[in-house]
Parts: sequence; structure tokens; C-alpha cells
Amino acid sequence: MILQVKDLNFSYSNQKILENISFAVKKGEIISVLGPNGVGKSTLVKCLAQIYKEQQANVFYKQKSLLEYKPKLLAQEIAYVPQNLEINFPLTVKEFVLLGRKPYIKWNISQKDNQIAAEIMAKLSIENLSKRNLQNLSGGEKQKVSLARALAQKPELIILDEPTSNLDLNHQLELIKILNSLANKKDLTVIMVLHDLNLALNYTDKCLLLNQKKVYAYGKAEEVLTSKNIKEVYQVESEIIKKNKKKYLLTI
Ligand SMILES: Nc1ncnc2c1ncn2[C@@H]1O[C@H](COP(=O)(O)OP(=O)(O)OP(=O)(O)O)[C@@H](O)[C@H]1O
Repeated sequence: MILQVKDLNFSYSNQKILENISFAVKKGEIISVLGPNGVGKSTLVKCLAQIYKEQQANVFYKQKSLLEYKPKLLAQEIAYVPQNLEINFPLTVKEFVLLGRKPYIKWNISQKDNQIAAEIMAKLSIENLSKRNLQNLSGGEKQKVSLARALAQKPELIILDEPTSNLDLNHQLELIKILNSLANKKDLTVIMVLHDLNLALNYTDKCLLLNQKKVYAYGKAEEVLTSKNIKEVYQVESEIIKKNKKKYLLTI
């Protein structure tokens, strides 16, 4: 197991959001975090990514609680891509992607750092944005740049909060396929909040379905995303159709 969450609870002020959340993730798996609006998906991934630190004792990375790690080591191994990229100062895309190398940089940016940043920008087809000011990018461009920064970190675990929300159909698939190819080589483990159940069904190994503060179901995508579970959690009638090895969730 690369990550284990044991009995995690979270409240904002006095409002309980997450209750007894437990699940485990194997190296190289792609996990989607699903559930209705406001159920606590972003809150959960913020706990895993240590944006919220109070729950560190309930999150185990490579068998040790997050409390036991030096922050710099975790910064090298775990990357987080937030829902929205808020940058309020001028920075070029290249400079921003290079920020992903920060946990490794001693005094100066090395040739290797530049090379890694260039490779990742090429992989995500954003080399053409290199000199652009981050603040002037479209939502979809920002999302890709944010992913590039996280991948430049060369993490073992990447945690993404709705990485495809601003992307068109083509770019959604491209992003998911890139994450899949990295995870297939076991170089990367992926945990991502998703809203698109069809993407979850076809491109993630396991789904963590949250409902009413708790884990409603956790397991293989096709075992979690059943018509019965979708009805119960989203109050929507649906049908899952299989065609050419792909599964399609149709709402009725
Ligand atoms: N900083 C905060 N202070 C107080 N309440 C918050 C804060 N952030 C989120 N909440 C509340 O906590 C609950 C869970 O929010 P969260 O963003 O984790 O849900 P989500 O499942 O990611 O939602 P969505 O699908 O709409 O993005 C919501 O009711 C939200 O209003």
C-alpha cells in the first residue's frame, strides 16, 4: 500500500464534513473520488495533500503517518493539483512549471530541472505557452499548466481536484490518458476528484464514492458505479451499457 487513510474525521468550525473515512491505495492505482456536490471530496483530498494538517495522524504514506515525515521529503513524493489556480503575480508558464522542481533545487535551477520541465511541457503539448504570462491563460490552459507543475515535481503520488473541469472533451481524454500511461508503468499513483462518472468508469481502477459524510462504497469502478448505487447517492436513474469494451453510463 502506498497510502492508507484510517478513521479520518473533519469538521469546519462545528460542522462535521467527513466521518470515519478509511481506504487504502496500492502503488500504481488510479482512484477517483466521487460523490454529490458539497459532500466533502475537495476537503478529503486537501487532508491527503496536507493543505489541512490536523488529520496527518490518520493518513499513512508508505506505512508511516504523515506526521513522521520531513516536509521536504513529502514535497518530493506527493504532488497536489488544486481545483483552481490562483496566482496573483506575474509569472511565465515556464517559470511556474519550474516551481515544481523547488523541492529538489539547491541554489540554482540546473540543466536537469530545465530538461524535466521541457519534457513535461512537451508531453502535455503546452510548449507553445512557455513564455506566456500565467494570469492571461484560459481555464483549460491553466489546468494543464498546473498539472505540468505537479508532474515536474516527479511525484510518486499525485492528488488532483477536478483536473478535467475546464477541459473540452478531447483534452479531458488526453489528460486522463497521460495519467493512465504514467500509472501503468507504476511510476505514479493517482487520486483525483472527478464529476464525470463515465471517465471514472472507464479510466480509473477504483472509485471512492462518498455520501452523507461517509464512504458509501469503495472498490473497482464497475462494482461501485452500479445503477443501484447511483440512484441512492445521486437520486438519478441510470443504466450502464457495455460496447466495444467501454462502459457508458446513461441517465434515464
Ligand atoms: N473553508 C470552508 N469553511 C467552511 N465550510 C467549508 C469550507 N470549504 C468547504 N466548506 C463546506 O464543506 C462542505 C464540503 O465542501 P467540499 O468543497 O469539500 O465539497 P465537494 O464534495 O468537493 O463539493 P463540489 O462537488 O461542489 O466541488 C460543503 O458544504 C462546503 O460548503
